[in-house]
Amino acid sequence: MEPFGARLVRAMVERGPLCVGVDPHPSLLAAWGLTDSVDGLARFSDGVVAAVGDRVAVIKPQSAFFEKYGSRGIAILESTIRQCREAGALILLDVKRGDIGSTMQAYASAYLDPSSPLAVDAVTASPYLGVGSLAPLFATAVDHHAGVFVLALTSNPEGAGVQHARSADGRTVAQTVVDEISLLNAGATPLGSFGIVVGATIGRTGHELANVNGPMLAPGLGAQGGAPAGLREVFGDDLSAVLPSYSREVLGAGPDPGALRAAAERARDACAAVLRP
Ligand SMILES: O=c1ccn([C@@H]2O[C@H](COP(=O)(O)O)[C@@H](O)[C@H]2O)c(=O)[nH]1
Repeated sequence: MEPFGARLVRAMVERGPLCVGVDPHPSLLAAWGLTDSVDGLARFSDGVVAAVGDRVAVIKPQSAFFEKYGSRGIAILESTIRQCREAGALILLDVKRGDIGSTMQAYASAYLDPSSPLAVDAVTASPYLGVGSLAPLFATAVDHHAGVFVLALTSNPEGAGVQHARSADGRTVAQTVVDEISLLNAGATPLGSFGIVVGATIGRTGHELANVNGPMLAPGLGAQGGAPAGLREVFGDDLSAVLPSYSREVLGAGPDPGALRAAAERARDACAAVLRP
């Protein structure tokens, strides 16, 4: 199997630069005429994957909305993962895990080892126990051709207070994260498998993202106020590795599959017009 970075580049060329999140908020379940229950969760997730799974590059289930229902919710997540795989979409599980190294190995086995029922193509991870503590996750990703997206400059307004703080050498905390991920991707072609998360909402922050040589997930589009037109301000001129991500804005078009597909296509085309002019 090809490394995750190469598979992602191909998926974005073939299907366009778009990640659709599966975030079954109670308000969305209600808008779709579903109950806030395991049954509602299953119908919602099935509906999203059936509508867009065969046409978007990446689907990003938000683990929290599945965990909320306990073991039955996790069983739905496993089923959603299987359906995404059958539809040909890459699966990025948004779990934002981060712990000491010995525990990280267990998370790595849970999400990136193909023998696990929760195995996906890539996960999100939090670097706040130190990027080095994620080493078992990185090693397992290499072993299984998977990817990891590490939080760097998040889309929420509270993030900057921590991420823009200066470390001893004068770099911001976020820049040290970005630089460590860049080292992991050095020399990889066509793109490394270690990504960063940079919110589409943050505007120009002065961070240097040009050397990442890995995918850059851009959440915060739509419901959080970010727009494709703002991506250049956030990421600079080289936008080739940016993966825009929408959840509520696209999901709100459901449950009609045609409307859901049309919303995803509108989002993809709006992003493509900026990323691949
Ligand atoms: O910086 C970050 C990192 C992750 N997220 C996640 O992305 C989606 C955004 O959902 P929308 O409905 O498109 O706002 C959600 O799962 C977040 O947990 C993020 O928003 N920002």
